[in-house]
Amino acid sequence: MAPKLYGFFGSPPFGAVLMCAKELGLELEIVIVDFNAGDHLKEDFVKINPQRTVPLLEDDGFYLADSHAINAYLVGKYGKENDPLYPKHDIKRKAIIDHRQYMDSSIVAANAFQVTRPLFLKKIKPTVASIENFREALQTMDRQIEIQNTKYIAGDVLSIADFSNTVTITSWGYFLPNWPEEFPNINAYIERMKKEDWFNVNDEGWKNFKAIMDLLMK
Ligand SMILES: N[C@@H](CCC(=O)N[C@@H](CS)C(=O)NCC(=O)O)C(=O)O
Repeated sequence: MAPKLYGFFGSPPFGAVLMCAKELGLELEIVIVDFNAGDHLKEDFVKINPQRTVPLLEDDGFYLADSHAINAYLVGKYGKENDPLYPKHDIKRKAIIDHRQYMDSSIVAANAFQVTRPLFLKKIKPTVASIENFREALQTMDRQIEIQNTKYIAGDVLSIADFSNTVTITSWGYFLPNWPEEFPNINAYIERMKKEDWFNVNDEGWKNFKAIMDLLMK
């Protein structure tokens, strides 16, 4: 049975899991969680995900939240032995991938969520400070990419950190429309990623993210 992925097209971290599954050639059964209907707060969902977020993975009775954790699990279970996407036996490379994942989760996406969480859940418009914090987070990422000078975010080989970082920039870049000019190293990185087969799998997600934000920012 295909693993189930709970979420919605438009959720950036949901898109990161779609990208990973595409690269792995893994079929997922999609279960839509409708935030407008409060699906994520319903008892049945909270029982399987006390965090009340999407994406959530269900694999043969095993439940896992958080896109970063999910992608690491999917590669371990469905990838090749010591898969370069997240190689469990290559300690240093795995540590670098972990770092880039935490950079996304604790700095870039963390600040991005400060912009959109109040907007998405409570219709509270982003503050100038929240957008400035997101800009600073992108400065950090831009500097990281410039100094490391590699094709991908964690070296010269594709990893799960590329799915998370790509989806974060391209989605929340909505709030800093000049980001490609402001952050040329991130822009060059994204241009490289656009040539990858997995990149377009989140097309519907990007369109929906933009449509949701257009509506909420009116
Ligand atoms: N770090 C988590 C973030 C997940 C997350 O916050 N997802 C949003 C939707 S894009 C959500 O479920 N928000 C509900 C909430 O924050 O209560 C991940 O990477 O999966």
